[in-house]
Amino acid sequence: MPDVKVERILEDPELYIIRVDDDRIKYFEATWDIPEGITYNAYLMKLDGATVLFDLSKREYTELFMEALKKLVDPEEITHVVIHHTEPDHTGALPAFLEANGYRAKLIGTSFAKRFLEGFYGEKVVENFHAIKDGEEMRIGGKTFRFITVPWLHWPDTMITYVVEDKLIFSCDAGGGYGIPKTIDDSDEEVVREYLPHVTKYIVTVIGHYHKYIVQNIKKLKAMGIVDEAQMILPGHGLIWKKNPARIFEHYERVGAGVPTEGKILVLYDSMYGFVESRMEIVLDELKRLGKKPVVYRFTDKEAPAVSDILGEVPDSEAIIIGASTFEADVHPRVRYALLEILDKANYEKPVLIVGAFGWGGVAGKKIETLISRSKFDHVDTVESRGMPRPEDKERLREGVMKLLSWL
Ligand SMILES: Cc1cc2nc3c(=O)[nH]c(=O)nc-3n(C[C@H](O)[C@H](O)[C@H](O)COP(=O)(O)O)c2cc1C
Repeated sequence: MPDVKVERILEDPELYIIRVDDDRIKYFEATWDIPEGITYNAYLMKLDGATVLFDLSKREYTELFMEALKKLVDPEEITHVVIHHTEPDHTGALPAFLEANGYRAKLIGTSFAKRFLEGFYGEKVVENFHAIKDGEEMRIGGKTFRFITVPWLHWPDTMITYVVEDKLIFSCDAGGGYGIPKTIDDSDEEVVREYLPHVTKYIVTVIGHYHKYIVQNIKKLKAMGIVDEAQMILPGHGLIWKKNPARIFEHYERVGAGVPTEGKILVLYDSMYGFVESRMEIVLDELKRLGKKPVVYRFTDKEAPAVSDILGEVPDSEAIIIGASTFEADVHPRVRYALLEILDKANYEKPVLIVGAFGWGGVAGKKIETLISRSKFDHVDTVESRGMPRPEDKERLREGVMKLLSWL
């Protein structure tokens, strides 16, 4: 069974986290390999005359969640439940909670959230639902709660809560990441350093399809001044940001904008019998000779890396090199799938070099070229030939790498 962490995170106001550490999950959203696991964070705030629950947990962990909650409060005493976003990893436990609460609590969320909850769990759960307007403020237990919509981070229903007096941002999925950090917050730099790549992977796989909204919505929050003055950012997954709250949104912005790490070149290829690989060895030699740091993912008869990991490498790469064999008059299926996901979720203005090998007629290179030319990526060159690379192919490959690097 996953561990549940219940910790007090603030004295005034009295604030707790209930964090379910899901180490059993294999594929988030039935798609993304996450051997690192994920946490579902709910928060409980006890105020004068009001007790507010922010989000819940996944349905399969309802019992664990309710047990942990009952250690802090009698569920009947909860007066408000803030639903930042209705995805069932945060709302699956809602029907059971409302039963235990006797349907006393007022639910607060966007009008989209109301519609989605009704669809997921039936009419009864939304009988006492208050649909907020963007920027609306409510006084609850002597505090001012400001609700701000951040649509498409990553569903249309998403909002965040800003507790004005205490400068707390409950940021929902924005600011979240994969992984089960050892600590609750960002106080340990080593934990943060280990965690941030999981955040990048989370951003690309979960929010990447809408990545222009990352930059847009963070701009919106910054313009309100709440990011700079925030005392704490409390996301729905992963670490709480307390030591340096602005850092997590800066990281989100960098990923959204695709800010590169100097020298990092993503190299992705398949090779069934070693012909593409012999080309990629030349490419890698050349990259290293020129002082670059290639990060390599290859599909062979011995390796099949997770596409979610490849996606996580794209935002901070300076450039990408894709190697593919022609397979049944198309791109090799594993590279094809990885590429389609990259184009959908990690579509950036970065240069791309294509390398191909074929048996009887080159198709992979052309097909990749067509896909790339319809994306934000810049097609630099395609170097494709039959079977074993000849001296002239090797020369063309070296030239291709030089061309790619001169693009930077
Ligand atoms: C299952 C399979 C399908 C293939 N389909 C094609 C094809 O449609 N057209 C072609 O020119 N070569 C085709 N080939 C040949 C490969 O593209 C060629 O051998 C290439 O050099 C493979 O490089 P690799 O060993 O690095 O994967 C195919 C090979 C295999 C094993």
